[in-house]
Amino acid sequence: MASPIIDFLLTRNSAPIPELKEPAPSDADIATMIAAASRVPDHGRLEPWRFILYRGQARVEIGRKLAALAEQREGPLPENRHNQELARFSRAPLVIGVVSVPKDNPKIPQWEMFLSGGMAAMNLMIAANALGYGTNMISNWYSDVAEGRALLGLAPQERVVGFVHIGSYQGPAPERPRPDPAKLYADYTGPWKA
Ligand SMILES: Cc1cc2nc3c(=O)[nH]c(=O)nc-3n(C[C@H](O)[C@H](O)[C@H](O)COP(=O)(O)O)c2cc1C
Repeated sequence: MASPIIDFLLTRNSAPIPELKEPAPSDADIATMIAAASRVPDHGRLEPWRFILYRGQARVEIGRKLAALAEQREGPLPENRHNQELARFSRAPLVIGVVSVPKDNPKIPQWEMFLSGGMAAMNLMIAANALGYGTNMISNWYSDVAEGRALLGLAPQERVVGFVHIGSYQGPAPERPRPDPAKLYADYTGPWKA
């Protein structure tokens, strides 16, 4: 049966971040994307995620802070690396941080909450794509550094799922090698034997 959703899923890919241009998604489009992102499997309905919008001048200020943090950690940076840090959040017109917010729960492990965040990020990207935007999610060094997460607005117990870069994009995006799906599944043959 012909299905535009299957057609989309079998061809979707990420756009190169430098090619994500203005116009950024409108507030109404952002609201739609977040609604889709929050409609994901979530064991115990804990809502273990939130979303931070980085847009406008805030992206430039973050670049300055990331460059300063990188220098504090690594010493003086070569000019190209300094410029790279300055531009981290300014390449796309909108970056949405998908943040995993672990909740105390006696039954539900935190790794399930983190997985739910990954699903939220994927739904966010699919919704943005369906609205006509290109997307690309990255984490980068500052996601794994407490000071980096703090300057990006995360609380100490929160973790980065990904920074979804979003913008207008004149595709098609370059294809990259994909796994052969036929090699990825098999019928169950009993317990694992080493
Ligand atoms: C959790 C996560 C973090 C990622 N972080 C980075 C990153 O820091 N830098 C990078 O170049 N790509 C990163 N990637 C890969 C990009 O998203 C990549 O462009 C993407 O996987 C392309 O795949 P697609 O075309 O199937 O969307 C990350 C991917 C995932 C799932």
